[in-house]
Amino acid sequence: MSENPVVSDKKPGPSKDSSFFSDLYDNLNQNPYFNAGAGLAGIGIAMSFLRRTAQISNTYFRRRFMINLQINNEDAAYPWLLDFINNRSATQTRNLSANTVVHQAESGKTELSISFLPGHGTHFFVHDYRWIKVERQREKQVIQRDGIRTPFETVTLTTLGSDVKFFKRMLEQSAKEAIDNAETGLVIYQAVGPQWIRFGVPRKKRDIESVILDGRICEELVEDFQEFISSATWYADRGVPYRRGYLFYGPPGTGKSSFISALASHFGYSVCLLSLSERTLDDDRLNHLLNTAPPNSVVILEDIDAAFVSREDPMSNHPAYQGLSRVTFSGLLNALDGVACAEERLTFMTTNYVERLDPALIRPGRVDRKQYFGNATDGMLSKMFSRFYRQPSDSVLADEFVKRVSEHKTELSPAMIQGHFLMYKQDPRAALDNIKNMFKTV
Ligand SMILES: Nc1ncnc2c1ncn2[C@@H]1O[C@H](COP(=O)(O)OP(=O)(O)OP(=O)(O)O)[C@@H](O)[C@H]1O
Repeated sequence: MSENPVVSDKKPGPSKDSSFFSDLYDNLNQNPYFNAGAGLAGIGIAMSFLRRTAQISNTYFRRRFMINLQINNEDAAYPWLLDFINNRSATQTRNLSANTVVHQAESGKTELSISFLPGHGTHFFVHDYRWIKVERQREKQVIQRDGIRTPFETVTLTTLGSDVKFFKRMLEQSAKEAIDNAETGLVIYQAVGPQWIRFGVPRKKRDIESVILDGRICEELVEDFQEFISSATWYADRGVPYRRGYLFYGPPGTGKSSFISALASHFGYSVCLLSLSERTLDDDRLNHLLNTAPPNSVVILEDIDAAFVSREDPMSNHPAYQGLSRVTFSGLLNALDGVACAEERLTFMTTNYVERLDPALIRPGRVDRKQYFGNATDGMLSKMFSRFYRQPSDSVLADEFVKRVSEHKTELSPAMIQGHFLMYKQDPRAALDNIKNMFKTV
């Protein structure tokens, strides 16, 4: 006999416990106060969930689609960056902070310069087609800077994007702008004993374009210099001594010295002045000085003819040239040849009398480039006039000036022309009308 399973249609009845919970649930469900509380709690939980989700998505979004840069005022780039931001946003923002700098010259003259920087708080500016948010914050902490206690500050920049190099490029650009704007001036060295010592305060840099030369001479010399200073590896690879010698020759007052200084400052080089006629200079000291010139500097040997003249030239026996210097001719040649060091060496020699120089002194290797600086040509006269009186280059007055000077058929040096203009600084017409005065001094 098969045993059929007993099927019961009786549902398993709730136990004692479950009936307790079900009653409780029913009671609570019918209780309006509880229902309202549960609703509120539900809303609270949902809100907190949403807030958390928003925070996570915000953090994710910021990490994935935004880049940040934080910099504080202990960093050297901090003022450059503020200036950079300032140049782009300070005109649009109304929240500015003033930065006043007091300059006191050695003479005691005091000058104030006030610049405005983005103030503390939030600013926006556009750089490279992107909006950048700037948050400048001041902390309670204080730092010591140049002996002055300054509040600790941070600047945070934020922008959309994922290219982290964006801020790197921006910082590099701000550094470049800061360096370009810095009035560094031309540093001059003079030889004291066996050393090069800085001479006075840096001089104001002279714009290379202010030295007016004929044709393309200026451009060619700039290209030549540039080519040399960027060829260190080329010289090293071929074992060629990394040095270049220039000889600038021509009548007095044609801009030889001015051009060397302008060229040096154009490339951020300093200038080392050395006179071969100096009585305390001997072969050893000369050799030492030429080989220990400060980095990024050019050495200028002015009026080289006054120290040495061609052995074949009758002038060499002229009393004016005797006993001037203790440097011997062969000592100078050896010093110019120098040791074949990896350091670059740039030497400029100037003379008014190239024909008096010994060929050994100006052979390639000692002088690699000779350049003639001549008296003013018509083109130079016109450029000088236009530049001095700030006239357009096709000015009628400049043309007239050239015409009238040419009528005299006498060469004038740019120094003489500059001297004439200085007498009529504010009055180009008077400079024209008094042209004959210039020729009285020739
Ligand atoms: N080509 C020029 N363009 C503008 N200014 C010039 C030029 N040549 C000379 N000068 C002016 O004349 C003055 C003397 O110039 P600089 O000393 O450079 O001439 P130099 O050729 O070196 O003279 P020297 O051969 O006598 O040493 C400077 O004040 C300079 O400004």
